[in-house]
Amino acid sequence: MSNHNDLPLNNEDNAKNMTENTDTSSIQNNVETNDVEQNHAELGNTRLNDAKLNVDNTKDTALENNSIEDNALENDTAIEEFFSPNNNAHMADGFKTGYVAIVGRPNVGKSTLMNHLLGQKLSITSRKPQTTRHRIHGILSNDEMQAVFVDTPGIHRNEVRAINERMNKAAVSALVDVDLVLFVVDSDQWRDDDLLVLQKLGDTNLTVVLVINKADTLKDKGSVLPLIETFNDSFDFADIVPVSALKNQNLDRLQEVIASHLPIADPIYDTEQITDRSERFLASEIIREKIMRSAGDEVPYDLTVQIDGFKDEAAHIDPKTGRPRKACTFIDATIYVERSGQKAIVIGDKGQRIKQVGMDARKDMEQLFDKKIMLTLWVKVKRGWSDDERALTSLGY
Ligand SMILES: Nc1nc2c(ncn2[C@@H]2O[C@H](COP(=O)(O)OP(=O)(O)OP(=O)(O)O)[C@@H](O)[C@H]2O)c(=O)[nH]1
Repeated sequence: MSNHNDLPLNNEDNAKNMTENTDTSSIQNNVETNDVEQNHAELGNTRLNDAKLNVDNTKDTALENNSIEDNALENDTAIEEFFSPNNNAHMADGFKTGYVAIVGRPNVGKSTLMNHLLGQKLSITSRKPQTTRHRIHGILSNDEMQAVFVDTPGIHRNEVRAINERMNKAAVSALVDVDLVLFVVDSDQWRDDDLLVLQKLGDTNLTVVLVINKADTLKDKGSVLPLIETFNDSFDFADIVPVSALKNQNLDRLQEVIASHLPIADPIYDTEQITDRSERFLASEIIREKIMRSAGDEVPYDLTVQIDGFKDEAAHIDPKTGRPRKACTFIDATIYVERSGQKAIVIGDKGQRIKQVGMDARKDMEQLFDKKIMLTLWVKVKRGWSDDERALTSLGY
């Protein structure tokens, strides 16, 4: 990841030197926190699937050999029952399951809506438009339904640069094979870009629910009624639900509406699972969010975070000191910016910003992943990456 000049920083003096001298800088956030039992739903689920795969293989062999057939099948059932998630046991008859795409122009509150529906922070949010670059599956399960959310980047007109084109493609491709679309608009600001999204939806046969978000910003609540009428005239929406994602207003109603439009089916994912994205991906999004929040308009959105290292270390006795060390995940990440001026902004005065970003990101990661994290951040200048198709591919776009 780095050359000799790119030593990670763990104190302010080093941070100062780094801003002055090199193209690469980093800071380590290694403040000890309370140890917690490692509990990773996603990894747990992968193991579960592997186990099920093995069970199925056993079944094939057993069927070929009649003499052990009954025993093997009995075993299969026992093993299957052992691994099947308990929390699915109370599933209601007529359980609904489906994919739900959340679409809308940038900044209308799509990520906030998904996060608040899930009650967990998965998708990054900031006041700066176009902070979402990837599709994120968030999974909402309750006794009646499992909705698998696809959070799309905002669709917008100016496909100026390669990255924008890709984001638009991702937004449209998110609509393939979904059962329901939540079309999110800002109750206060109706723009041409909203129409563009609506046009794209019009080309499909999808069931679309209009979500009028930021209802809390309306001074006169009654003003939402003419808005609903206008929307009703322009498109055949299956339902229209005004909400405030941020203030959790009317989200229960929205959940009911979502369930009413999903097909009857067993859950796709374990009902305890909240995302199918990897911890690596979530870690990079958390870091990016912290920078966007802290640096605001000072950094452009052509800033990306690459996870270079993600290593779990079990609790052990340190061979050097003989002292016990808690289980920990070591994460190395590089923040790519386009110009050295931007690098200085990300690092901040005396390394203060990057230090704070690292501390805030680590806190969020420890909460989301439920384990101790040691985070090392680097900042690198990579000129023209957001225009370069090859660089985009190498960074995972
Ligand atoms: N007042 C108010 N603000 C909201 C509400 N929902 C979202 N916001 C704010 O709107 C801004 C944009 O929210 P995001 O969730 O990032 O919007 P997005 O549509 O995902 O944006 P992109 O990632 O750019 O497509 C943030 O500052 C949110 O806090 C709401 O219900 N009320």
